[in-house]
Amino acid sequence: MLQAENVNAYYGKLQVLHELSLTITDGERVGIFGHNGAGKTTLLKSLVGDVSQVDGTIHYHQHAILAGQVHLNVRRGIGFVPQGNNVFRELSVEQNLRIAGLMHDTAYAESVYGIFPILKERQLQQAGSLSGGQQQMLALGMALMTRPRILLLDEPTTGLAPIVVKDVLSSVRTINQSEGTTVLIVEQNVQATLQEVERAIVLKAGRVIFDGASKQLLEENNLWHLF
Ligand SMILES: Nc1ncnc2c1ncn2[C@@H]1O[C@H](COP(=O)(O)OP(=O)(O)OP(=O)(O)O)[C@@H](O)[C@H]1O
Repeated sequence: MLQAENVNAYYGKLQVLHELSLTITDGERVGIFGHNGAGKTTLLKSLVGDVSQVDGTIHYHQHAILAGQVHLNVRRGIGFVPQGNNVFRELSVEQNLRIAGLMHDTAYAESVYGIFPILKERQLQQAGSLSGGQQQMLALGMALMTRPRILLLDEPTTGLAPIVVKDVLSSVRTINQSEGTTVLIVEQNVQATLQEVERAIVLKAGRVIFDGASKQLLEENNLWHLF
């Protein structure tokens, strides 16, 4: 279980998160939505200890998540895939997975190939020559190599064509269902993501304005107007 209580986050004098509290139960698939600048990335980064000015408390199971301890928090089972290009372009698919899994069992690459068969097909291809969607799947696969119990994904479909967006988002559900990995995903593709997650959290100016079943958000038109 991941629990944040009364979290405030700042960049210098700018306060981005305000008294934010949430609890994520093991095994959940949760989407985090909100306008640009609402604090979604800051929330994910805070949860992995990557924002230096945070107060309030964040716990992952019995561990306090402290700023500046990203590596330790990753070893504790919190995987984080930041927004953007996260693969070693000059290396092959296989080499990328092996590097990501160095601290762990590299044999796990076979399980990753089970989730992303396209990566198995492209095993020896340079990562830089994969399509955008395939590179994103490789980035997810690399995060999986650390055997996370919870995966924090920051806009994994940015820049992808709609058909590929669907593939990447459905792989998130596969990861959750086949590995039991808890998933917290920040996405701008709200409608497509709501189909894949069970629970939605909407942020506005660093505060939670909705936290409930994704189905409810799809059904209640009023909530759309909230963001
Ligand atoms: N490293 C930083 N230094 C200073 N200000 C920052 C930093 N990172 C983010 N901010 C500011 O914090 C606010 C929230 O940014 P954040 O990236 O968390 O929002 P977001 O909801 O993820 O936005 P987007 O959807 O555009 O990615 C913005 O006003 C942004 O300019």
